[in-house]
Amino acid sequence: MTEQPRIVHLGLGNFHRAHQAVYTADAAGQPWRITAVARSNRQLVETLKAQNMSYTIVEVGPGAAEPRRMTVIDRALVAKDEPAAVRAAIADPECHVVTLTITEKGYGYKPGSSDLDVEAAGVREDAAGLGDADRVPTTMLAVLAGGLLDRADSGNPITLVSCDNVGHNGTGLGRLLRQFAALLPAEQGDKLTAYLDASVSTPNTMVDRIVPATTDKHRDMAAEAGFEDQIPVPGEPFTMWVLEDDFAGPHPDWASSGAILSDQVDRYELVKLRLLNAANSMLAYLGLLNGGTFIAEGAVNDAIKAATWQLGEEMQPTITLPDGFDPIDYRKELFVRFSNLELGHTCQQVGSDGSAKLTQRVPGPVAWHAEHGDPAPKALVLLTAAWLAAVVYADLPEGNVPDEPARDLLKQLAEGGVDQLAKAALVDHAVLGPQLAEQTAFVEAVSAQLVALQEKGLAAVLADF
Ligand SMILES: NC(=O)c1ccc[n+]([C@@H]2O[C@H](COP(=O)([O-])OP(=O)(O)OC[C@H]3O[C@@H](n4cnc5c(N)ncnc54)[C@H](O)[C@@H]3O)[C@@H](O)[C@H]2O)c1
Ligand SMILES: O=P(O)(O)OC[C@@H](O)[C@@H](O)[C@H](O)[C@H](O)CO
Repeated sequence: MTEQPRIVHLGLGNFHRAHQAVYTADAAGQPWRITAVARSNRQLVETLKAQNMSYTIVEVGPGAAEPRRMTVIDRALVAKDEPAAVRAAIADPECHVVTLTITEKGYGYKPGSSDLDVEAAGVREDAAGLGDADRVPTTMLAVLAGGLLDRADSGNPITLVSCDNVGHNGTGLGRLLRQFAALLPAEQGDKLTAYLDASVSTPNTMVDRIVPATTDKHRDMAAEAGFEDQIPVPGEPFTMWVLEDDFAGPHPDWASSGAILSDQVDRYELVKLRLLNAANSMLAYLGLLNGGTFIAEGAVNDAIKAATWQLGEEMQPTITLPDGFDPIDYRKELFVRFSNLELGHTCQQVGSDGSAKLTQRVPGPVAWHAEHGDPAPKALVLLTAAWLAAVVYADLPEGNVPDEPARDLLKQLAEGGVDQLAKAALVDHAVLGPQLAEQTAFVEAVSAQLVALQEKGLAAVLADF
């Protein structure tokens, strides 16, 4: 192993700094350092540098530890400003691992499929321009592919660890890279593919810790602990990381700092995506429709809580559980975690990018129920209708409006009338993927629920529920 083993992290957001960075800092044995790459957030990188590359983790809620100063990230880059430096960092022999938190939509999946969206903005241009290290790629996939292409010259192995809430995140990343390689000029494409096959591993992972966006409250909490910090990271005390034991080369001893190496990651992933993330989405959309701002407000509202519990009832049978896993305990603990009001996790943040997230969470369970005799499970119907209502119709305060890549399309389709929107969006345009587009009974139920939400309002719908 090299003298200073290093991870390159793509996606310098809050989550990485409160999750993988902590497991890395706490790992036994030789210390590892992190080169963190922001996609475009220059201000974050400048602030980190101005703070001598340190930041504070501020735990919030029952059982919170004291604020903690972190220094494991010792270098930071901005992909949009210094693309050649990012490629060089990935190609550097000191680097043995790349971790990623680039959000669900950052991977470039074709909506509702497991394949690269080759028609998406920038993908083909990125492929055509990959030979030029100074060109700024549009996609993070191309940033990674450029670094790997340069690294292929040495043949040094590398492990790519996707840490986003995406099912089969590692397997998917490997497939996307190969599909991207197929778009490259032949010599580059063959070189990248051969390197991926010979020297690169992409373990699947399940990551879990609720890490909201930073607010002044968290800056004040850091200051009270003696840390003047513009970019502290809030997080709940709970943390979990399950990884496949599939490393191409050296890696931090993350198991020594609490990560679980398991051959049942796929089961943990589904537990996380269907029980936790889907419930979180439900709380976000119902919360927004109820005039709320924070996830915790919905988690302590009896009617919203009951609907969200029912969603868990519908999700649970669709999952093969990890050995020894108690789903009821897990679901009860989730409500304790969701009820952490001090954490300030907003419905806006959790509800953003719904079309990319619900595609991971809704179609599979709906298909399972259809096969088992219930084509329109009521909580899954409500979740889907509430997402459409929150994104298209709700008159929300500016700060509460969730980001939604499909909003323009959905608004345009809504001009056909509220009773037509679900079919136009979910069937004709397959916004949540082709699998859901085939579930016509489900879509009809979503349509009826959406009409009810618009005509009767949320309180009446929840009362009927
Ligand atoms: N925050 C959490 O509680 C949490 C928990 C588990 C998993 N995650 C995963 O981590 C991801 C990031 O969460 P966060 O809290 O760090 O968010 P954040 O808003 O703090 O940071 C988002 C990061 O993703 C990058 N990004 C955004 N859009 C992108 C795009 N189109 N292409 C490439 N990169 C893009 C941004 O540049 C930024 O670095 C989530 O989307 C989720 O998949 C988050
Ligand atoms: O961005 P998402 O929807 O994948 O996740 C939003 C929240 O559900 C998520 O950030 C959770 O807090 C996190 O996944 C907990 O580990």
